[in-house]
Amino acid sequence: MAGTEEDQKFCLQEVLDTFKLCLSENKEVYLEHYVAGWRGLIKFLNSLGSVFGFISKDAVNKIHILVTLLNGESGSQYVTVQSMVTYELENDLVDLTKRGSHPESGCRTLLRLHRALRWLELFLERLRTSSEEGKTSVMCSEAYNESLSQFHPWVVRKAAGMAFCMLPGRPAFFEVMNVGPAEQVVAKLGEALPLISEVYQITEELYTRQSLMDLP
Ligand SMILES: CCCCCCCC/C=C\CCCCCCCC(=O)N[C@@H](COP(=O)(O)O)[C@H](O)/C=C/CCCCCCCCCCCCC
Repeated sequence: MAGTEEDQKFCLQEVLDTFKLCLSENKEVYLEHYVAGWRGLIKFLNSLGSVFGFISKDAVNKIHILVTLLNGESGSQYVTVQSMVTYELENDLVDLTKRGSHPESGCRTLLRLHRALRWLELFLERLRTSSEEGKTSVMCSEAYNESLSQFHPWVVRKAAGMAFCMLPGRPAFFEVMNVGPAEQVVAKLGEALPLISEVYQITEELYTRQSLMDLP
């Protein structure tokens, strides 16, 4: 009997497939697939144990906000990240300089995941090019320090740093990815990274153009 989504094992191939679906022909980012990509990644995070629970909880909350917008009465405006940005800006639905009446806008929520996507890109690139003895905790904290950490207060940085120390070694990490031997994992990461990178770049350019990079 098939289990629930939470019971299913993480599979890197599935995340790869989801990120492939993210981009439309004219390079718009589909919110539905973007969110599905994160859901897959959270499955991986949950399999690492409860020490990562506070990270997973925050990511799940953000996904929940976006899914609620997607399924809401203005859902058709949230099909792509581009249409979401246009809709929310034209209708004054974004707190641009300080938190106010729109603390859960799609734009600010997606920005948090977008910043985390940069961490993921840096981390996966380190994993892909690491040796068998490479320490995932070091790769993870280097990637974090180069990206997400600048947006987090001291207490979050400290808690994240402690959680990273609990990461399993590279072989166990690769095992959880569920795509076969290490060489295949490395090849799959090589396929996934350009897709993640492109989604990141397109969002980054859009947010920069619209001056949305510092949403409170
Ligand atoms: C291909 C498979 C291998 C890699 C699998 C990676 C799986 C990662 C899955 C999820 C990553 C979590 C994404 C976290 C989003 C964080 C968003 C954020 O920055 N939130 C903060 C700001 O939000 P607001 O307060 O402004 O609403 C919030 O304060 C954060 C709280 C929680 C701490 C976030 C620490 C992030 C560390 C990211 C590294 C995750 C380590 C995973 C280890 C594999």
